[in-house]
Amino acid sequence: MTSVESLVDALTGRSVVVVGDAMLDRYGTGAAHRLASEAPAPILSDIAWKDRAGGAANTAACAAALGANVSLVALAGADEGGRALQALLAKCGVATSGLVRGCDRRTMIKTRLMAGGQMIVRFDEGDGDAPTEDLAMQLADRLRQALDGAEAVIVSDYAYGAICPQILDVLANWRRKSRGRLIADARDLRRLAHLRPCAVTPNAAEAARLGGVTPADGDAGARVAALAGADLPGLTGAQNVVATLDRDGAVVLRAGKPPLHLPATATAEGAGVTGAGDTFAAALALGLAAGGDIADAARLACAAAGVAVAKPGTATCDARELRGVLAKTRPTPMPAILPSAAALASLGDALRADGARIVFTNGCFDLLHEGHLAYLEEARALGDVLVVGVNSDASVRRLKGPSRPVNACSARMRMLAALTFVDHVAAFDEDTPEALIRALRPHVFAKGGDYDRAALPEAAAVEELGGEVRLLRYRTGKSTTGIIARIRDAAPCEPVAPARSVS
Ligand SMILES: Nc1ncnc2c1ncn2[C@@H]1O[C@H](COP(=O)(O)OP(=O)(O)OP(=O)(O)O)[C@@H](O)[C@H]1O
Ligand SMILES: O=P(O)(O)OC[C@@H](O)[C@H]1O[C@@H](O)[C@@H](O)[C@@H](O)[C@@H]1O
Repeated sequence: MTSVESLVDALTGRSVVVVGDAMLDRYGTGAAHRLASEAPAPILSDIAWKDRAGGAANTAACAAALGANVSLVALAGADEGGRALQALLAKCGVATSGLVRGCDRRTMIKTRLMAGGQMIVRFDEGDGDAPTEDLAMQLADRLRQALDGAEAVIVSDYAYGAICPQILDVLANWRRKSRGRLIADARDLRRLAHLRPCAVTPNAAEAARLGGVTPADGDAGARVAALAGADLPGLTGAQNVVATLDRDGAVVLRAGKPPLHLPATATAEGAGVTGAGDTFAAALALGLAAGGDIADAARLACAAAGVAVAKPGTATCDARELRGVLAKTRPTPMPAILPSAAALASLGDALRADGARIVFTNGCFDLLHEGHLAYLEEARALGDVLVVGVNSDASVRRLKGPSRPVNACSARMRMLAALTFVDHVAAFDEDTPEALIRALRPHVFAKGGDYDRAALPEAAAVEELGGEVRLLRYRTGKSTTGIIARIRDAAPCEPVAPARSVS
């Protein structure tokens, strides 16, 4: 089970508040057989109507579907739409004590006529402007009550008036006093920058507009690069900017760190896909509230949104569906012993895509001893993954003389791969591991302290590729040569036969 899969269980019972612009999505789905005679408009028949929670109400429904205890703070009317929305939310398990239904406010309803999986027309009704002072004060009071004990707050701001100054004041006060996480999904994230959100989730167009960059329409790499060039963490005040890229998943942008692209887990050509961003924000907030790191929370959010986007109209993803898609998309782990530099290059690409910090070291490791163990353990602690280059038998012979190595390369690699703090090993036939380093492109190149920088010709390659060289403490009196000498001194003088190369 991956760390993301284990995170799903921790979503249950999280206490989340969603505050923002609730709306009712009303779908009329019918069949279109011909165009009208008076205008090029399709004639729909047999229309079936269905209401869905929309906007902030959809975000709340998504969080509840994933197992959270959710309270929605939003505006609606004391009208039919408000009644329908309240009933939908109650059915989804969302607490609606924070739903302020004003007599002088009409519920925002977005009606979409659909045919053949396509949206024919959408018409909007309801109030989307700033609330009256009285409604704003009521909303702020409901938010204050709801925030008590909240582990996360999701601001779902569609610029329809709910995120008014009174609400911003309550949020600012909460941010000063609470350790809860604030996640913002907003049409204009600059309005919330002073709240210093834990994470914000602009979609590609919102992120490009905010960053003043031209949205790239190329492959995922081009889209990531275009957004990585803008200072989105600075512009949004957010620790993590998780820009969603529709079919290309999402990218995590953090100050001083390389962008982390997380691919979409599914590809669904929806009809003007709606609500995927709500699902994404809800799942991301829950993943963070459950203690996941931003990479795992964003992976979880991509998976949840991929489930929702494959469904017609505004939709949610529940914990069971999420476990299913994560199990199906579990990455196949790379083997501990890698056959070639090409395999090492693939490993490096996969690790960097995961945001992992790669540490590389190399050696003969003929007779493994505690000096090796101590320095390898220290090297592993410098990053997330330790990859060890192992001199081939011919390379060892050139380096240490015809009586070495004692153990064949395959045996030496198996011993190293069995160590818990060694993640991958690969052999090299040259005198230096430069080819492996150029393939892997490690962030850190660690060597035991019996070397100085000048004695490491491969160090230049590491730094040329943007890595750093770290010389670790040498454990005196621990060496293979020493062990062999002691064995020789203790035993009748039998020459140590060189290892038989095992193909
Ligand atoms: N066509 C798709 N295929 C697979 N996943 C998708 C697709 N569209 C969206 N997603 C998933 O949903 C997430 C959010 O989608 P998107 O970037 O479109 O946000 P959005 O524009 O806010 O969505 P919406 O406006 O529908 O709420 C994406 O990060 C991705 O994980
Ligand atoms: O911004 P405008 O288009 O006026 O309103 C939001 C809509 O586009 C839709 O947005 C989606 O994310 C969903 O929240 C969905 O429920 C909502 O109807």
